[in-house]
Amino acid sequence: MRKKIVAGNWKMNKNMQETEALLSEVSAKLPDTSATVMVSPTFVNLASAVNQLEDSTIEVIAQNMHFAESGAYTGEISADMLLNIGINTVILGHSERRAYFGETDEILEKKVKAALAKNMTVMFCFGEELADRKSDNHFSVVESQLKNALFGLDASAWSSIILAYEPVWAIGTGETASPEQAQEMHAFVRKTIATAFDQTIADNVSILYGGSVKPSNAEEIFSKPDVDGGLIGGAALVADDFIAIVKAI
Ligand SMILES: O=C[C@H](O)COP(=O)(O)O
Repeated sequence: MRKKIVAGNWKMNKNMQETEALLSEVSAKLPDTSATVMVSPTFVNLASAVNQLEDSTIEVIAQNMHFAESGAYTGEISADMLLNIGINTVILGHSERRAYFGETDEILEKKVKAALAKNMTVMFCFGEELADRKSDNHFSVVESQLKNALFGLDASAWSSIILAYEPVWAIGTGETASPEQAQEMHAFVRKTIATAFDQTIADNVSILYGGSVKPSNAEEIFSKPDVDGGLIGGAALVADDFIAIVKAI
């Protein structure tokens, strides 16, 4: 079911003590909200974050996972390992994983299927690069990212998918897509899903926007009808900024 979500992707930031301190501050300041609030610390701090937030409504999610069940994949983490420590949601397809770790649509399709097979929720990220937008190819790039990784799924899988549109040119750059650009792409994504599957699935999927969301622009972006929340990077590392963004939804 479509819901409002604010998720903080901490990326490769915050050591153990800093993670504990930031989680304490965020949970202490968390306002009453109907939105789902998620945080994603690094792998080494996930288990302690789950324990620390045991009595909180904040959900701890993972930034990545491997598609294999187990085995000789040095440095990797499986779905079962995440589930075992109480993590039920995983971010897949982040542009940094695509750009720096060679994650292709084909690999991502395997990861998505592996997570769904374990009844996990997938937060699937996609988005065009600046050159794609400049050449007016942003819609076709996004369509093919979605098609290649997600359109082979059964219709029933969509209740376990959250989408996050993150134009690469807006990530960590201070350059935000305008609320109109976000709305335009989110509406396009919903239409594309309605065509490939059906209107109910399209209407029910939550589509988050990510890319330089901050307290000063969150409210306007979140006010758009097809924007269901945000995937927040840099601003999620500062408790007051993250809380202000949660309040904006
Ligand atoms: O996962 C989060 C996004 O990459 C956005 O990062 P940012 O808010 O630092 O631009």
